[in-house]
Amino acid sequence: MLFHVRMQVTIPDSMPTERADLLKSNEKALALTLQQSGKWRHLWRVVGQYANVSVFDVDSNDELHQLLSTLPLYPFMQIEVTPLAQHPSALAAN
Ligand SMILES: O=C(O)CC1=CCC(=O)O1
Repeated sequence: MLFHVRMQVTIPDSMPTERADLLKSNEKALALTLQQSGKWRHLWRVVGQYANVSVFDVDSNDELHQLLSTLPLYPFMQIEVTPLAQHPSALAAN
């Protein structure tokens, strides 16, 4: 199952830099692992925003929720999820 996911990150100004840097570095490590596993298919920066758009390939809504909610930056993200289906005019099945 494919899902388009938009994550908007808001780290409070009050958070110490070292804590923010650790969260970002842990987030990156997990994101790399999930990309290597094939579950996090695409990861794009939204130009001009501290936000990304991603495509996840997971087995269920529950798996996506579990995965997103364990991201280190999860408490500081606003997440919008859109389930995807094949488009009949798409050149190739994804
Ligand atoms: O910077 C972001 O958009 C949040 C994020 C998701 C994966 C990652 O490494 O950073």
